[in-house]
Amino acid sequence: MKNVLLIGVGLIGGSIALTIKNEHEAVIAGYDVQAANCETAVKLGVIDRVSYDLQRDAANADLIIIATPVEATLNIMDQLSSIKPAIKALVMDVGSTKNTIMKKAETLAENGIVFIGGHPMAGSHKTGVESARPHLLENAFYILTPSSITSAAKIEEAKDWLKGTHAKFIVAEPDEHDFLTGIVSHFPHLIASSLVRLAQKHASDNPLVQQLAAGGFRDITRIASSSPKMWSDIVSQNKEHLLSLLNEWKEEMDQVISFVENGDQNQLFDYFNGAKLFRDGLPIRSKGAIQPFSDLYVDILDTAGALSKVTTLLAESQISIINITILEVREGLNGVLRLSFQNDTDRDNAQQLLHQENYLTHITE
Ligand SMILES: NC(=O)C1=CN([C@@H]2O[C@H](COP(=O)(O)OP(=O)(O)OC[C@H]3O[C@@H](n4cnc5c(N)ncnc54)[C@H](O)[C@@H]3O)[C@@H](O)[C@H]2O)C=CC1
Ligand SMILES: O=C(O)C(=O)Cc1ccc(O)cc1
Repeated sequence: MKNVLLIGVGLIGGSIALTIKNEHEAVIAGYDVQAANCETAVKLGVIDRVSYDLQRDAANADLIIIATPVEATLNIMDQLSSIKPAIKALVMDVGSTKNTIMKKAETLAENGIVFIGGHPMAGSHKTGVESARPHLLENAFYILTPSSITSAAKIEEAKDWLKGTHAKFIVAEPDEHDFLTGIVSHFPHLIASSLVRLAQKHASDNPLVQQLAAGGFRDITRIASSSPKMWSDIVSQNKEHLLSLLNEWKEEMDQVISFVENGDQNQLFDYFNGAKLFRDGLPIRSKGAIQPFSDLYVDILDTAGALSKVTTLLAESQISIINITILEVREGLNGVLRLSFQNDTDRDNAQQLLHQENYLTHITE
């Protein structure tokens, strides 16, 4: 039986823990600044026990996964490198940035600790272990950044630990990683938040802004609902690439301003058409990965057949459920079901139907 220590028991750490449980004989201990997150994770079966002693559990571990926001990751790496004798575990992280973390990894390497940076390129705007799913990273790219003392065998060991994610592994240099993720993930996040801030400014003068922003606007700005802590850490660690992209974007916007000022239909058409052609040619991910999930929480009585009543009701209305989890974490209630749907429309239809049948439901963001 192997020992795994998960530091940061949230969405990504929890999802990876679930995949390790599926594939390996391992006891997973969880450590989190908020111990309540670990207790929830134990109740949900995501980890086996709470770690109250980081140093001792790190010393005994075969694998350590750091799944905290990236600034905290640096602190934890400092703590790990100060443990004596040096920890023998393979250490990995899941952070969205790699340059700063891999520089810190060199200090671990000096202490004989093998660190492999990792970034699963999938997830959700949701946070917390309650949203963890074993299929979250399926078919997603998972970028690995080895440190100077990482052997090929250690990279294979890392992939073996993570095989239950069913992700596609790629090895990259940290700076290349930060440049690429800057373009496809970090910069779009800044823009999504800026679109929301713009709408917010106008919403105070005109309440219709908020109502009309419920459609397409909501879709293209979904990622602005992600964790502000996680994203402020990412932006400060990928500052150089993001500043360069922001300046490029300013030039892009100046060009758009001139197209709009000139009112030249051909220029505008070419601009939109160029974007459409490139976007239409982007690969479509098959399953899992960056799909957000739409969850509905349903309070149910602890009686025989309670679950099948709910599922039958939805099946009769042709609403498909992609995942069901039985939670018993709310005090004073007999049970709570978490139903996951492919999209918000299915979730809203399910909620309406269940309300008609007097079920208490909640949508948690
Ligand atoms: N959310 C996403 O879609 C993705 C996130 N990531 C990266 O994964 C990491 C974790 O993100 P999520 O799981 O989404 O966040 P989360 O908020 O769901 O989980 C983070 C957990 O770390 C804990 N934590 C914070 N500081 C800590 C510390 N000093 N010591 C111990 N625990 C601490 C928090 O209490 C929380 O439970 C971040 O570095 C993020 O950049 C990577 C890919 C996708
Ligand atoms: O919610 C989404 O669509 C995401 O893009 C999630 C995400 C957030 C951070 C990452 O580093 C990778 C993926």
